[in-house]
Amino acid sequence: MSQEVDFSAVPVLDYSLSNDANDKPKFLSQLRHALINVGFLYLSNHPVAQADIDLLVSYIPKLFTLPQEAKDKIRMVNSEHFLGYSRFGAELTKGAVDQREQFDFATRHICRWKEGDPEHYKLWGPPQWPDEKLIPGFREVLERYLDQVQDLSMRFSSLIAEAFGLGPDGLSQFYDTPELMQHRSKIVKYPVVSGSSDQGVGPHYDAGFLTFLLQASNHRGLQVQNLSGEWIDAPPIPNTFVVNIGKALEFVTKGIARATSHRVLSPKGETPRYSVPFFQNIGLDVRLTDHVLNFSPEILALRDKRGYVAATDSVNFSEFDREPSGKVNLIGRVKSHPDVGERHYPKLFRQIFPDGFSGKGSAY
Ligand SMILES: O=C(O)CCC(=O)C(=O)O
Ligand SMILES: [Fe+2]
Repeated sequence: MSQEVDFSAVPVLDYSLSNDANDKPKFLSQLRHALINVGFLYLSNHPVAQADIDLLVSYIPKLFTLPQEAKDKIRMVNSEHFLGYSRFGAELTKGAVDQREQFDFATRHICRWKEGDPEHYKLWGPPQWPDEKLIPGFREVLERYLDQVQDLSMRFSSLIAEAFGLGPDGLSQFYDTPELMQHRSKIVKYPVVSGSSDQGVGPHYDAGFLTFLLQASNHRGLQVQNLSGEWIDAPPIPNTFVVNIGKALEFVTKGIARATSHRVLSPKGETPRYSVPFFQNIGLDVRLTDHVLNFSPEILALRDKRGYVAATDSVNFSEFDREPSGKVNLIGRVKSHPDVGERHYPKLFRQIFPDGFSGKGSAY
């Protein structure tokens, strides 16, 4: 690993530069650096309407203070799509409890599974929504927000392809047409905790292509691991998204785009930390090993200059290269939410947990 490319802060990129023919080369060059050497970036001047973000943020405390019974009514275990509510402490990372409470939502989608189709087609389908009467207008604003982040994520993926010299459509083979795609998002609460652990979520990599994270309260806590293994703070910067690379994009770019380990520490002080990650999916049928991308020697040289990063203390993914992405995802979801797996995917559940499972999931 080369010290000279290591980072001590997450870079901020101005998205508006990408819309101007004169400034675009500068943007692509900054993007290339961030993708290869950091794996994380802040995006400012992005096209998601600030009024919608502010409205969404104002709903989040109301969502978590819904009566427990209203939250439990939309528990994830009801949903074969793994969408819905998870109580505080329901997930583990590396064997330790993640001290967070969350709702898994997703972009609008009609489940396409029918008799005879692969089981992983069931993974995508409509979210469970809290009772509209209890939180009027929430669904509409979240849907409007997710539509915009989805558009941004697709444009961003095209910019990544350009930054790597593949041309603007260089990554389109990994996606289906928009009506066949669904992307996921969570709304997460990290409460102030009093015990000895400060694990909000333990060190992990994201699995997919791209994550767009909205830090929805003014708390530090998110940290990313640099090439030397140090934890670097990624504090909230107003009006930005934090964008990071997942393992699947790292794999198809032959390690050029870097998936970076990250974690969240529980908040200090008196108020909870809130965040809204958006996970961009690729097509359910895509097998990563079927798509070999060709990069120029110049781009590969930038990767080699960075070097390969030594194993970090994150748990690794390894199945994503062999199976269709939907199946890889489904296996990951059954592992992290075994109660949902046992109810809706009993055969797969028994393959993964032959002795049954009594306890909590392992998120990563
Ligand atoms: O809440 C955050 O800031 C990050 C969450 C995260 O990394 C994840 O859920 O994958
Ligand atoms: Fe993450």
